[in-house]
Amino acid sequence: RNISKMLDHFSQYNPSPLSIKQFIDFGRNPCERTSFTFLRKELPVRLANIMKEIHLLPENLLRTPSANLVNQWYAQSFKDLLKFKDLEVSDKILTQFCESLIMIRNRHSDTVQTMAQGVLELKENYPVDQQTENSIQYFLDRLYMSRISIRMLINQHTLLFGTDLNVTSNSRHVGSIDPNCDVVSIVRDAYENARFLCDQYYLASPELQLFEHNRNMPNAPIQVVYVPSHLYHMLFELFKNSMRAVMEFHGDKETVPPVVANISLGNEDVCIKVSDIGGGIARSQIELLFNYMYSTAPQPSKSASPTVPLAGYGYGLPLSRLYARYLQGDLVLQSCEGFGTDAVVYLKVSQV
Ligand SMILES: N#Cc1c[nH]c2ncccc12
Repeated sequence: RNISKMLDHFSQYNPSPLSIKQFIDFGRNPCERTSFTFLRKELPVRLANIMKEIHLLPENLLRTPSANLVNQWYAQSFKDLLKFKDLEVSDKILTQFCESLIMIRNRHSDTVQTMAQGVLELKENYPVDQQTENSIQYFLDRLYMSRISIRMLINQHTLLFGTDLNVTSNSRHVGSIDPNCDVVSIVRDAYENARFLCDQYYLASPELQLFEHNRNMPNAPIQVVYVPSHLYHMLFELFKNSMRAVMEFHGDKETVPPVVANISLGNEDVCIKVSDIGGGIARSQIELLFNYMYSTAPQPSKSASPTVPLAGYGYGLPLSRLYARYLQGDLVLQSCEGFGTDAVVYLKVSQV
């Protein structure tokens, strides 16, 4: 139908990636019509590109009910956005566009869990060869990176132009971006919340030792232009995994060793290193922690919650690495088996 013609049309364009500087510069003097005109083309381009890749998925995954459901969500959202193509801009249209973006964001909120369910359905019904596993790993990385970037575009538009009062209106946030994101406060938040889960599960938790190393301005707080929710997501995951390692390795002792966070600001990189002496993991196993197939295990039913591990190595690590890479950073694990693990989140110092 003409949807597939439109798919061909929009998938011919390449996505136009936006840097954090571009988001900030636009957000300093935001124009809703400009944003609308950009997004009503850019969002269909990004959806069409990823939908083309979904259709290239290994048949056995694409045929699973869950992967099929995700595909239908994308098709529906693509159609929703096409209604705005070539329309005369008016205040009414701008309001409808915002409402459509919110509907699209809600429609896709469970994409990660649903795709994980699809991977499970695949594993349970078909033998998975190495080639299939590699293509699924490559595809899911691209699907989730694309989803991160699309949700960033939607969030910036709805936060800058949406009706719900920008609760941080008096603060200097630019949409979901904090131009002066205080890294230590995010580290402490992520630690405290991971510690709460750790205490619930192990009835104890490692202390946090935090050190700052501000190369050019010692004692000045280390700040970065970043999306606080992305940074929190990554650090929460790392703290959960570190705490699990420490408690499993030292749980039988009176006291357990602390988790250490070293935060450094250089000329190009901001680094947050989370170190534990939780016994580490063999080098050969590190890659598996980022593998979607390996880390997809049947989710224990909610009723059996006591058996849910603190850190399940679900999709947290691969997704966290995608968040880091989305804004030109990275997330790296360095483990010494029998001793402990360093996990480093690398962020870019912004030239904003
Ligand atoms: N992320 C993370 C980890 C942080 N410490 C770890 N120890 C064993 C396995 C994984 C980890």
